[in-house]
Amino acid sequence: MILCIDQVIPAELLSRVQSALADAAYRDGRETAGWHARTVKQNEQADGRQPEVIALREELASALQRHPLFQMAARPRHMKPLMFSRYKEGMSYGNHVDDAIMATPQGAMRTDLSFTLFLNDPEGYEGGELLIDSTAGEQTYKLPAGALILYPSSTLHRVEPVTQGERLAAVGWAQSQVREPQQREILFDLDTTRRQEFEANGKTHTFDMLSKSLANLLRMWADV
Ligand SMILES: O=C(O)CCC(=O)C(=O)O
Ligand SMILES: [Fe+2]
Repeated sequence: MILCIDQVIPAELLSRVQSALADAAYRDGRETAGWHARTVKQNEQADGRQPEVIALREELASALQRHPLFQMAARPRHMKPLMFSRYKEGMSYGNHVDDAIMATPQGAMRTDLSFTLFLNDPEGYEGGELLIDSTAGEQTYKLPAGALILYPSSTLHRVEPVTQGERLAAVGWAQSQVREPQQREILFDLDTTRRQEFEANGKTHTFDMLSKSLANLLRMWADV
């Protein structure tokens, strides 16, 4: 399942991130890529040792964790600290698959889900689409500032060359409480449906039964 979420963070936080990133120091993105991805990765990343960068990525991660749709779709158990990336004219990130296991300050985690939070508007650059190779074929995404795309880390994907302007994004990874994508999708659908039932009719017996099934499937499938 690939999910796009608009306005995933408050506008005020988005503009603070934008101004901090305008003043931040950047390093060569190849430093954080695996050996094969390094051969096709051409971007810059905000130096993760800067206190403002550390504070903002933590603030962003908690805003994401609080977002109901992100929570329902990802069910994150662990998250890798976010990275802020910048693609200037001529930069791109060729086809690659993300590393299956990544290091975090709390130890190693499995990457089930990858996400990109777009930090500047598509009008600010030409090219720079995120292209994901899925069973439905190749799909391209170029979302408004503040929108996020969540996709399976198992996919081959790339960032097309930026031919004009500058692309800014935060990228991250999550290990889910539910490892299997199909199971995550069933839980997402059930949760969506019970919320729709609640909105339409309140806490009915149907809502209670959907909640019971959701909770019991989660008991069966979750690692916590
Ligand atoms: O910037 C993006 O949209 C994705 C970047 C990416 O694939 C990565 O950092 O592994
Ligand atoms: Fe990637």
